[in-house]
Amino acid sequence: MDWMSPSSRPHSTLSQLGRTNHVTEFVPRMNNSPNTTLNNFSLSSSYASISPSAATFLSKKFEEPELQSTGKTTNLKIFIKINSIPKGAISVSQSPSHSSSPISHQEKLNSTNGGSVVPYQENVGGTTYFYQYPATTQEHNEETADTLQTPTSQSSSDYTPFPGKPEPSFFISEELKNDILNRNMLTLLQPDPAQYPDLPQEVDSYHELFPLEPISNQVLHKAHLGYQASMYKATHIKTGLHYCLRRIHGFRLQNTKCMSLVDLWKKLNHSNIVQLKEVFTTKAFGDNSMVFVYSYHPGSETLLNKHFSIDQPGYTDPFTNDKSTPMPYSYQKNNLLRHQQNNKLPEPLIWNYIIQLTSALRLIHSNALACRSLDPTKIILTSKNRLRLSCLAVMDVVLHDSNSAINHLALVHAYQQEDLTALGKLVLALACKSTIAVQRENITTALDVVSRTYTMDLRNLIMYLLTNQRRSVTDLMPMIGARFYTQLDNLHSHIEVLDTELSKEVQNGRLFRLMTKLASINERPEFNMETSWSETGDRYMLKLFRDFVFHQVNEDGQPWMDMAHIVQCLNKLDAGVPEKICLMSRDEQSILVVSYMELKHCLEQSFQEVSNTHELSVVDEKV
Ligand SMILES: Nc1ncnc2c1ncn2[C@@H]1O[C@H](COP(=O)(O)OP(=O)(O)OP(=O)(O)O)[C@@H](O)[C@H]1O
Repeated sequence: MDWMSPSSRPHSTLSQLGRTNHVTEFVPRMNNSPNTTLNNFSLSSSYASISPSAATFLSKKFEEPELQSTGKTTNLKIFIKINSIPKGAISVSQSPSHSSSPISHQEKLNSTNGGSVVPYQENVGGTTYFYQYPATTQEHNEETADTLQTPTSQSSSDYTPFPGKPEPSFFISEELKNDILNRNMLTLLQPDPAQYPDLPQEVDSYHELFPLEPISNQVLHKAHLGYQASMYKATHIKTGLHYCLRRIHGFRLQNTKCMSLVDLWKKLNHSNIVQLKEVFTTKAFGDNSMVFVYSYHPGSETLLNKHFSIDQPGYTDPFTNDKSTPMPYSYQKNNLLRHQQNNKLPEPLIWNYIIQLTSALRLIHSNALACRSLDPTKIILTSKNRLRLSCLAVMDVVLHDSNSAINHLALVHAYQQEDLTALGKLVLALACKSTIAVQRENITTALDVVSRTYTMDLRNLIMYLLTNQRRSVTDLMPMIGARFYTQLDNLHSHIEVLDTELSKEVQNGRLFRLMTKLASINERPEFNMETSWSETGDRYMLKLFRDFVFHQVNEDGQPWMDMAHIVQCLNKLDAGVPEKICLMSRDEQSILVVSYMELKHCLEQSFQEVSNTHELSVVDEKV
C-alpha cells in the first residue's frame, strides 16, 4: 500500500544517455572461425551507454518517521485471541525484536573470531573447502577465502552483498520502495514523438517503442558484429507486457536454418540470462531489420558502464587515437597498477560475478550452445549486483554459417572454448579495473597486478581460462569452492529480508481492501433511490466509526493524526474482536457503545448490499 501523497510521488528523468567509447577486445566480432584461439582474437571497439538506472528519486513518506520517533510503535501491538480471528484476518504486530542493525558477513566473521582470522583451505575430491581459525601468529596466508582480507586487498566491508535487515517499520523499506518505483517508472516511460520522429508506431506485435540508448546515425557506429544495433523498450500490443527489442539494422536473413538455434535459445530460462522471446524480421524501421525480443529489465546498465569508466589508464578513443604517439611500456604498467590500486573491486564482488557468469555458461554449454558475446557491453547489471547475459542468439543468427560441410557440433565446442577465454579476459579486466588489461601486450602485466592484489585462487582461475588447453565450465566449480556457500548464504539472507518486506505489504493490502469496503459505504449519496441509506442503521454506525478512526481531534479541535491508532482500529475491525468502543454523534448529543465484532458485521452486510445491487460481484470477490 502506497502511503505517499500524489504530490510527493517520485519523478525522474532519463539522464546520462550519452555514449562513451571504450577500447576492448572481448568479442571475436566478424570472426566465426572454429579455430579461433586466445592469440587470434580480433581487436575491435565496444561502446557503453549509460542506462536510465542513474535516475534517483526524492520521495516523502507520509507519517512513518513520526511513528517511529514518538515511539508509538508499541501501541500497534494487537493481541487477539485466536478464536476471535475470523478466517483470513491477520493481526499486525510490530515487535521490538524486529529491530536489528545491518551486519555484514565480514563483521559477523570478525566478531566471532575477535577480529582476527587465519584461513585454512583443503582440497577434497576436487572441491576446495575454506576454514578459519583464530590467528595465533602475525603470519599472513596469501591464499585467503573471499570473505577474508589480504593486506593489499580492499576491505570487504566496502562491499556488502545485500543490505541487512531494514529498521522496523510498517512499510516497505525506503531503498526497496525506491528501487521498485524506479523500475516501474522506467517501464512506463513513453517516448517524446518530437524527439524521435522516425520511431515507428508499431513493429510487428509491439508498440510504444522507447529507445534505451541514443540512436546513432554514424556510419562508423557498427559496434556489434559489423552491423549497427539499437535497443528499445516496447510494449506487446495484446498482452501489455514490456520487452526489450534489439534491432540489427540493415540485416537480411539469408537462411532460416539458424532458427532452430533460436528455438533452443528461447527454451533457456536462467536467472543470469536475459531470456529470448522471439526473433523476427521487419521493414517497419524503413529498412530490413532483424529484431530480437528479450525480457525487459528496467534500470539495467552494462558491466562496461558500471565498472570501466573512460578515465581508465591508456584509454584511447578508437577514432581519434594518434597511433604515432609512442607510449613507454613502463608508463602503461605503472599507470595500470596505479589505476587498479585506486579503484580495485572487492574480491568477493568479483567472485560473485564469476559465480553468476559460470552458472549461466554452464546452462548454455550443457544445451550445446555457446554465448559468443561475453563482452562487458553485453552483460547487464541490475540492483544488488544481479548480472545477466543480454545478447544471446544474436551471433548465432547474424554470423550463421550455412555451409553444410561444417561440423556444427565441433563449431559449438570451439565457440564454447572462446566463451571460456572471453570469461578469463573479463575477470582479468575486472580485477585490473581496466579493459586495456586484456590487450595481448598487457596480459603479463595484468596477471602480475592480480597476483599482487588478489588471492592466488583468482589468479589461477584466470590463468586456467586463458590457456589454450581444452577447458570446461564445470572445471571452474572446484576453483570457486566454498565461495558458493557464501553466495548461497547471502542470497538466502536477502530472500529473508524481501520476505519480511512482502509480509508487511500483505498486511497493508488487507487494510486497503478493508478501507475500500468502508469508503464505498460511507456517505454514499444515494442507494436504491434512498438518499438517507448511508446515514441510517448499520451505515450510520460505520460513518461514526470512520470519524472515530480518521477524524480524531485534540482538545483544541485540531486534527490528531496517529497512524498507530488508524492501523490498530482497522485491524480490530478486520478481526472483529469483541472489544467495545464509544462512537460519538457529530452533534456530540449521543454516544453509541458498539463492539468491533458488531461493526464488522455491519460492514459485511452493507458491502454485500452495495455489491449485489451494483453487480459488483467481481469486485466483491477480489475485495
Ligand atoms: N534486456 C534488457 N532490459 C533492459 N535494458 C537493457 C536490456 N539489454 C540491454 N539493456 C540496456 O540497453 C542499453 C544498450 O545495450 P547494448 O547491449 O546495445 O549495449 P551497448 O553498450 O550500447 O553496446 P553496443 O555498442 O553493441 O550497442 C544498455 O544501457 C543496457 O543496459
